[in-house]
Amino acid sequence: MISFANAKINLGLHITRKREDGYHELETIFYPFPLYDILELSRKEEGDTTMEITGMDLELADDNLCFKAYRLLAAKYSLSPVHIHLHKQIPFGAGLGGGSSDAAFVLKMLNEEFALGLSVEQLEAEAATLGADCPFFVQNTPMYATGIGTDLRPIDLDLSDYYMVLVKPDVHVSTAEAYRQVRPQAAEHDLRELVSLPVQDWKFYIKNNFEEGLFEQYPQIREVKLALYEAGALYASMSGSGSAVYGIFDEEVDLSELSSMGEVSHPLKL
Ligand SMILES: C[C@](O)(CO)[C@H](O)COP(=O)(O)OP(=O)(O)OC[C@H]1O[C@@H](n2ccc(N)nc2=O)[C@H](O)[C@@H]1O
Ligand SMILES: Nc1ncnc2c1ncn2[C@@H]1O[C@H](COP(=O)(O)OP(=O)(O)OP(=O)(O)O)[C@@H](O)[C@H]1O
Repeated sequence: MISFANAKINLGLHITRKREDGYHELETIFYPFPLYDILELSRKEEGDTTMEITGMDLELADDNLCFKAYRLLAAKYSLSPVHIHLHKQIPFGAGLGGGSSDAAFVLKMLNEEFALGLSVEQLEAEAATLGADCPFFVQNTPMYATGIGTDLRPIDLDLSDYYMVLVKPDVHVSTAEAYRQVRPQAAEHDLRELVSLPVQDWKFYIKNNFEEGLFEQYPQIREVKLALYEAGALYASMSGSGSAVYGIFDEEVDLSELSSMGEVSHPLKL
């Protein structure tokens, strides 16, 4: 069985409160993004569950989220061992949720392969135990997220008329580190109202609260955002806890001249 596990971007990210357990409450909109990891899952007759990684240079470790997803369901259901081949193409440490997507897709593949009959709600609940970004990838449609990012409500938002360019500076930001430096603040407006404004107005209102602190620490991320605006972006923002920055354009632009600032994607239609 083969699946294509896509990335996500965050349209706005308000960190509103730090909880007693250290996690943060937030408000964001998750939007599926067309960069893909390829996952192949095959049953094994015997032995242990195994994994191999090709593509990007991600070290194979026991705590890979694909293994964690398998172990989570294997502890509750009778699963035979499997082999998982992950072809890694989504940059990690980028705020694109690649690891979370892999985990959610492995849950969905196991559900299908072993006919477990888990509902969307059950899959989302299992996914939430693997990471705050994971449940979004179960339904994988635009979602307004609150709580720690796991309370999801579908949102009617269609950006398919636009082109998106992604730039990933050569900076790896750990999510935990990004949360340690952020200052929670009450949100002034509901993000659902803000995204209903014309995209060219978003830059005045839609913020990612991680940017302030991380731009201080890594000025090259701010440079990328400014360069995207100079190149004509209607809106540009860091995704999640960074370091990837996306720009939304109303035409197909060639931004290869930005390649000295990081890895630049082709213009992608959402
Ligand atoms: C930044 C975002 O990508 C925005 O969508 C997510 O909030 C991060 O989600 P994630 O990578 O799935 O995060 P997890 O794997 O659950 O947690 C990693 C670390 O981030 C911090 N964390 C994460 C989510 C959250 N709402 N509050 C937090 O404080 C915690 O220190 C945690 O130890
Ligand atoms: N399948 C996987 N793919 C990528 N990273 C993984 C995976 N499994 C475990 N990891 C670990 O998780 C870390 C973060 O990966 P991930 O791609 O989820 O982060 P990210 O791009 O910062 O996304 P976000 O913070 O938005 O969830 C990696 O540095 C790696 O150590």
